Amino acid sequence: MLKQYSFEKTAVQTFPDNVSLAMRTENLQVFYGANHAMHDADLGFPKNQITALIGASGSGKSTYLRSLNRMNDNIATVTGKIWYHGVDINEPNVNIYEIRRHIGMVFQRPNPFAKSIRENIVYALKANGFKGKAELEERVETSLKGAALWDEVKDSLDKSALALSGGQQQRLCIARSIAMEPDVLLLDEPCSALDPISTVKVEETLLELQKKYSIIIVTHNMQQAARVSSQCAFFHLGHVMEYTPTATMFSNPQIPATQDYISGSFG
Ligand SMILES: Nc1ncnc2c1ncn2[C@@H]1O[C@H](COP(=O)(O)OP(=O)(O)OP(=O)(O)O)[C@@H](O)[C@H]1O
Repeated sequence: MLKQYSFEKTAVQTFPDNVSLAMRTENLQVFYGANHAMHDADLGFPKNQITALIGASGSGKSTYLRSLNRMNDNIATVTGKIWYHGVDINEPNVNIYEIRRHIGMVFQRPNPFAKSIRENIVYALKANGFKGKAELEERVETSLKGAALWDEVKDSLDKSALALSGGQQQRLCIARSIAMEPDVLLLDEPCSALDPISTVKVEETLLELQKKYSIIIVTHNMQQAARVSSQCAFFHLGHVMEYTPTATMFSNPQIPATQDYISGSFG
């Protein structure tokens, strides 16, 4: 039987004023009809760092992540504040397409379009008003370099993206996201469909990308959270139970629920 844990916020860190946050949620709640899937989430995400969201299946990680760029708008009711550059982007009058340009998303399964490698990147840029051929070409190159894919595809940009390996496709999806020059990158279990070698490549890419972007990653893989993140939030039954530096979470978890999850007692 599932143990009962206290949902008191005893181990949820906040950041001092001198830590610059890329974004922050305040009292974020998500309801799927009567299902109260996310309770009262207050989390801040430091700029140019990787934050991992961990927890058992159904604990609310994806629900929370998707709320950050308003991907839940049509499927759930999201209340509370989502602060981004001093604006509450959970307000109804906010332009969600604009938000998604700044807060990009990469999904669990690589989902390139059935187009060439180049077109996968150029497509969204054109849709957002980029026209000049030289600028488009430059963005193709810089985003593929940023996603550590350039060397592997630079001679085959007109080949179908679907001919790439799963790991390459996922890095293409990262390239597609960063081509828009977002400042926050949300990743929902980006390696769960990848083999260990491709996973290492994506992780190395993320460690490099954090110099330029603030990254929030949902992962089931605790080793991955330990390898890439600076801080880690542990979710359980729709509550943020603990939010601490990653090293603390894995060496000295603050509350019984985290200790049990980390040691494999549940999940
Ligand atoms: N589109 C949806 N419609 C209705 N309920 C949903 C939807 N997506 C998630 N839920 C519910 O919200 C709760 C949290 O699910 P969520 O997918 O956010 O958890 P998770 O921690 O990301 O799980 P996983 O690791 O399996 O992806 C669950 O009770 C789930 O059934």
